[in-house]
Amino acid sequence: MWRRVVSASHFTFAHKSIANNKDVCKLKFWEAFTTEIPLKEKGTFQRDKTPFITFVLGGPGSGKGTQCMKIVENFGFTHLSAGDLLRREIASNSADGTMILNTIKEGKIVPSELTIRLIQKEMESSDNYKFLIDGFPRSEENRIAFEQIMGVEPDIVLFFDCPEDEMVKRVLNRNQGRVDDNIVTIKKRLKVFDALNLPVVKYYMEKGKLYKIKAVGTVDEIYKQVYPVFASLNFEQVRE
Ligand SMILES: Nc1ncnc2c1ncn2[C@@H]1O[C@H](COP(=O)(O)OP(=O)(O)O)[C@@H](O)[C@H]1O
Ligand SMILES: Nc1ccn([C@H]2C[C@H](O)[C@@H](COP(=O)(O)OP(=O)(O)O)O2)c(=O)n1
Ligand SMILES: [Mg+2]
Repeated sequence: MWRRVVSASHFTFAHKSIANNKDVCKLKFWEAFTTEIPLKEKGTFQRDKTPFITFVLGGPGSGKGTQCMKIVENFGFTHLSAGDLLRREIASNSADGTMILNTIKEGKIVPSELTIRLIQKEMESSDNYKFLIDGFPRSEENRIAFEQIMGVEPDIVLFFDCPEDEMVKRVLNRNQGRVDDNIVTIKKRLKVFDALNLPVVKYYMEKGKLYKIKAVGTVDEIYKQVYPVFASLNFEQVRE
């Protein structure tokens, strides 16, 4: 079921910045998706459909990105990894690049507004309506800011539950040249995960939106738990 959140803040259309353009267009995120657009403009876009949002949570190395790739293949989602979007900002030498890099090296969390702006931009420019938002929200502050800025909640939340020693082993073997895949940063990230991310997991569990996946075993063994979650959803029916 699509849930709408009462929110004081407004989504600004046409990639305008949230802070400076509150009055430009008082559409909430879901309204932008559901607003009627003339058929000619719509083309093959599916923006007349309300977005279906899945948050993908789990500690570093729990296998979020790996499983998201399989969900994309089978169920046609658009995969938005918050970490990838932030790394793209660093690589593009954006004004915030140095701050993001230092935050990631320290195993800390980038200010919510920045990460949400990157996610929002990708969602706005996508033709798809099914989104996997991977590695977000990583804190209650992330979660609350997303709800306020976007005016929406996720439809479902996946949580990859993995023992710490397995996560450390996977991260140290990841070999993607990431600045945070080292033993010093991973220890810090695990502490941040326990302190800030687990409360988000608890929040969605209490709301009845959480699908907890036992993230040990082979990729295919884990996917056997993930597949039925999506196979059981009729995307047309879950929407109002
Ligand atoms: N079930 C698994 N068993 C062993 N290694 C895995 C498994 N799933 C993923 N990996 C590997 O572990 C590393 C971390 O996986 P990744 O999907 O990047 O996790 P996350 O996005 O949660 O940090 C990658 O090198 C990936 O290939
Ligand atoms: N919501 C988010 C997501 C990621 N980040 C930063 C901090 C995280 O340690 C890094 C890397 O995130 P990413 O999701 O790519 O990491 P893992 O795939 O879990 O290993 O990015 C953030 O600040 N806020
Ligand atoms: Mg990842």
